[in-house]
Amino acid sequence: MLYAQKTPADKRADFRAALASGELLRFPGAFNPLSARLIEQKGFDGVYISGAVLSADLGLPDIGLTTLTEVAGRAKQIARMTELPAIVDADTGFGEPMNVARSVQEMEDAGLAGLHIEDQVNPKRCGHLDGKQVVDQGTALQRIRAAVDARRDPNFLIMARTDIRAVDGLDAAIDRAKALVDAGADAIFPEAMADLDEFAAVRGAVDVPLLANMTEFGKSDLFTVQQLADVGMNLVIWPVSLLRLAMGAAMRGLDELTDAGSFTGKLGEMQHRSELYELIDYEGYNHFDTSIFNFTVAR
Ligand SMILES: C[C@](O)(C(=O)O)[C@H](CC(=O)O)C(=O)O
Ligand SMILES: [Mg+2]
Repeated sequence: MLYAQKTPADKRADFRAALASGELLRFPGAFNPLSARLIEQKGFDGVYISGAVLSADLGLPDIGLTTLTEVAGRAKQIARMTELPAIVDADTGFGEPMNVARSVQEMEDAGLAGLHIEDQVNPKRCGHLDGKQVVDQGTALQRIRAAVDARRDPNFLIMARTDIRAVDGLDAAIDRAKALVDAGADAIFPEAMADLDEFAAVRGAVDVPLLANMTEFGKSDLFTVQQLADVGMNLVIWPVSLLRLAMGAAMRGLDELTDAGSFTGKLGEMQHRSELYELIDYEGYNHFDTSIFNFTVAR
């Protein structure tokens, strides 16, 4: 009932232990707190909180328009609704290295298990679009250094994302990944890898956990969990997929409403009222009421 029982510190400690196991952890992207509960109910390992989804949810493109306050606020609403660890997309860290430091502390306070900071120039754009630019190595490393120094919980995961593959190629991505690890990154998110061999090449170059981004309609093919595990990935995200599925269903549902004049034909595709109530533990709230109202005060 209400929020997760597990504290952010415990979520982080358990997340670190799970990462250390070497298993591939599966983090679908939640587009709201309710979908985070669904991800947990379906047995996944964690929840990803996507910048692209947060922007799209506000009707905005993913070009760095959202603020730290907006992202931290939404991430907190999502993270506290699940016992799973949640990691958040912190884009470029919302400014200069000092802003990156503040972003890390805000995300810690919001109950996240970790975040990623990328090496794109401000304003950033979706990692799977053309025309991206990345900052020089010195600036990229300063962001990570600032992030690592700012955290107060050593288990809070600082992941460095590099977008350099689509700009300067795989060798540059490998060099940058190594430098980011030397600067203190706990994990690396090599963005827009072209194929499985590229993931494997990065795996061979660094020994920290690696994240694979299985976003649809982008630059990477969609690999299975098994394929990614076989090349040594440790985390996989499907950042926007649940939003795309929900919006696709909504689009088709509205068309049906226009054509048929009712949603009757769509009932089978809907989350049933009883499933919703189970997901939000409606029953638990009824018991709470009962226990409060049956409570008698001794005189
Ligand atoms: C992972 C990502 O940063 C996100 O915001 O979810 C995006 C996803 C997308 O736009 O498909 C990305 O840049 O890959
Ligand atoms: Mg993003």
